[in-house]
This record gives sequence, structure tokens and C-alpha cells, in this order.
Amino acid sequence: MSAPVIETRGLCKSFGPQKVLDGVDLTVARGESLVVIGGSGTGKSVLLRTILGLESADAGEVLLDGEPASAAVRARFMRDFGMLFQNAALFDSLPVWRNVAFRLLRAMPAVQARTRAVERLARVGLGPEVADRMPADLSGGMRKRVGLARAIAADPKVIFFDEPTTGLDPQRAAAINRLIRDIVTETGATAVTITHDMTSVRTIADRVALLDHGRLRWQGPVAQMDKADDPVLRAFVQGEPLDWGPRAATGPRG
Ligand SMILES: Nc1ncnc2c1ncn2[C@@H]1O[C@H](COP(=O)(O)OP(=O)(O)OP(=O)(O)O)[C@@H](O)[C@H]1O
Repeated sequence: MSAPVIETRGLCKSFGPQKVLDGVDLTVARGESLVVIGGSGTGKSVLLRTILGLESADAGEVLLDGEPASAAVRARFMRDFGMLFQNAALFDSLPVWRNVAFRLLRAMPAVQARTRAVERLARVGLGPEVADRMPADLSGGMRKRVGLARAIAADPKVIFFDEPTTGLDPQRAAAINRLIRDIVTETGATAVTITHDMTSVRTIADRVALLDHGRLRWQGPVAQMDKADDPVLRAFVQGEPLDWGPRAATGPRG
């Protein structure tokens, strides 16, 4: 069996006195679609950033393709990596096609990069007329599609999706979820998604990991998520309200 594409061992990260990651052991197998869920502020983004080397861990390690994530290993990993950012993170001064082709333009002539960008736009349901528009002229759903086209432009083997449905209405969110699932299946890419949108989880995930209080509290195939008897997972999946009121310390949940 090949080494996991991503593995974290005992990953810890604090900000001042706040312990955000407290020994996270995570593996992502080649070709699987893992969705990391957890409440707001539970450290999902910090976990992603630490895997990518944008934050340094206080303890523990990250392995990429089975090797400790040195600068050289990260550089190799990033060559086959694509990411859809939460707010699509498009460059507002560049037309759509240049956003999509941003990395391609370093590797091929502009004409070829533009052709590829138009193909990728088509894959996410956007016509060639969108290629020359500016990001500011697009709706939120279109921007997200452009972000997705950019994420897949260079045929990545690993794709991260950071809150892919944030800011979209339910129908556009469902369309993005479907696109992500289809693209991941088609390309065989390894995918890691962070979200608290349960519709995304059900559409995108092969496997689910619940982050809670700095640790992975539950992991398993998406099909087992509804049968699991972990109370924190159940509360999250069913969207039970958090108790923030004055009774929270002493009274029942509610
Ligand atoms: N650079 C930083 N400096 C200080 N605190 C930080 C920093 N980055 C994150 N944190 C804190 O770490 C905690 C986890 O943040 P993180 O963004 O990972 O949460 P999240 O699970 O992704 O939340 P959400 O679902 O709301 O995006 C939060 O309390 C946040 O304030």
C-alpha cells in the first residue's frame, strides 16, 4: 500500500495560552476525499495552514507522500496542488482567464494557457464569454466557479477546498458541491475539504473527521456518520444549538 498523501502525527499548535491543535493524528489516503468538520474556531483552518506550512507546528510533524515535510518535500508537493479558497480569492485586477491560468502562464505560452483556462471554465459551467470579464463583474456563485476552475487548472493530484459553499444560496451551494464531487471522482485527485456545511459533507466526503477541542474526536466513512453514537458528532450533524446562555455552566444544554 502506498504511503498516505498527507499524514500528521501529534500536531500541536497554540496561540499564546490558547491551545488550538492538541495532538492531531490525521491520515489522508491517495485518492480519497476527506472532509474535516468542526464548529467555528475549532482549528480547521489552522490545521490546513499547518499542513501547508503556512503555520509552524509547536510539536508533532507533517508527512507528505510519506516524507517529513522539509522545504524540498513541500515544494514538490505544491507543484501538484490546487486550492479553492473560502472567498475564491481572485485577483481583482486580472481578467477571469488570467486568474484561472495564473500558474499555467509560468509554464506555457499565453495562447495555450488561455485555451486551457477556457476549457476549465467550461468544466465548471462557465462559457467562453466569461474569460475576459473582470472578477468584480461576477456573482458570488460565478466567482466560486472561477476559483474552482483555477484550483483544477494545472491538473493537481491534491486539492484543498476551504469552506467551498460559504456565501452561496442553497441551490448554488448544491451545484458547487456536486461539481467538486464530480471533479474529484473524474480526476482521482486526493481531496481535503474543511466545512461546517453538512450538505457539503454528504456530497463530497468519502471519509469524515470531526475536530473538537484540538483533537480528532471521530473519524469514519461518511456512511457511518449518522449511525455513530458519539454525542458531539451527533449534535454537530443534527445542528443542535450551542448553549451560550448564562445557564450553560450549570444548567442543561439547550
Ligand atoms: N494567527 C492567529 N493568531 C491568533 N489566534 C489565531 C490565529 N489563527 C487562528 N487563531 C485562533 O485559533 C482558533 C481556531 O481558528 P480557525 O480559524 O482554525 O478555526 P476554524 O475551525 O477554521 O473556524 P471557522 O469554521 O469559523 O472558520 C480561533 O480561536 C482563532 O481565533
